[in-house]
Amino acid sequence: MFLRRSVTLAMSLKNYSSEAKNLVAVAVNNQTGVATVTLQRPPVNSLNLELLNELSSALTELEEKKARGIILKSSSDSVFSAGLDIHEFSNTEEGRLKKFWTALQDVWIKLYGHSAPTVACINGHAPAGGCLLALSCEYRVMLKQKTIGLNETKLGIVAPLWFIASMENVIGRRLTELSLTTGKMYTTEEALKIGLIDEIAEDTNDAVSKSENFLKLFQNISPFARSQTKKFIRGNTVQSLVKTREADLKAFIDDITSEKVQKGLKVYMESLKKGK
Ligand SMILES: CC/C=C\CC/C=C/CC(=O)SCCNC(=O)CCNC(=O)[C@H](O)C(C)(C)COP(=O)(O)OP(=O)(O)OC[C@H]1O[C@@H](n2cnc3c(N)ncnc32)[C@H](O)[C@@H]1OP(=O)(O)O
Repeated sequence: MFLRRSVTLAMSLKNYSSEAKNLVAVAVNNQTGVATVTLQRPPVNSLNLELLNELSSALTELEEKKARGIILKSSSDSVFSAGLDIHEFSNTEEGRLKKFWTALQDVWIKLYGHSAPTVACINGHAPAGGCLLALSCEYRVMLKQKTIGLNETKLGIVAPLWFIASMENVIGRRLTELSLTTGKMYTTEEALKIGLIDEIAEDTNDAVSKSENFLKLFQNISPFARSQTKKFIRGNTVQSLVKTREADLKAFIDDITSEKVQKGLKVYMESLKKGK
């Protein structure tokens, strides 16, 4: 019975990415019903509007098809995601900035509150928005010798409350305050020490296998009981954004379009290029 349902799921989702622009690939394991969602926007999987829209659609489809688990990973072994595409912040196309932030809100709401158990297979660096995606999952496996953190203050910008809540719910208020105010990027080993990640992996294969092992914990647990429990635990955090989406959007647009922030972002991008 379950096997038949999983096969249907695989058939309907396997080629999902080819219908879109191939920035997100979804593959479902026929036997387990677990979906691997791969971000594939070289060179650094920076999150632009198109990638966010694809990810959002994939999450909706996995919700509708009742996926038994989601593993979120990168197609590169170097960068999980460099966070939000900084070029979006200075995009002058009318309405795009609004669509961009709304798409990010959508992705976070869907991923943070997804009915399926979720694992971030962090097979590369995960600054800022990359860290946010990882924090939205229930379990984090990270490759050694990478970095992760919410470094927004280093860019001269302020992480919204739901970014902060995502970290606070994992490592607690005190460490979140220290991490965000200093824009700290943690090494894999440091991240494990403070509970920001759950396991270290040698390479991507090892990370995927550890992610799958986490999902096996739910093999004999009622999906209904599990997802309702997750909803009780995460519901308030999700609702706090759902209820304030418009205000959050306005705050983002006001702040990001200010001259001061635009100047700071320009300097930051130049420093990234110089760092090569
Ligand atoms: C007002 C505020 C309101 C709301 C807050 C908004 C919240 C924002 C959260 C964010 O996510 S902001 C984005 C923050 N991200 C970063 O700070 C990451 C910056 N990138 C890096 O640290 C590194 O690139 C890396 C560690 C991820 C990877 O290093 P490496 O493999 O050595 O690659 P390169 O640095 O050479 O980068 C390759 C290429 O990609 C460009 N790039 C990197 N990150 C971004 C990005 N986030 N957006 C756009 N483009 C990015 C980089 O400039 C290089 O471009 P080239 O043209 O020089 O090849």
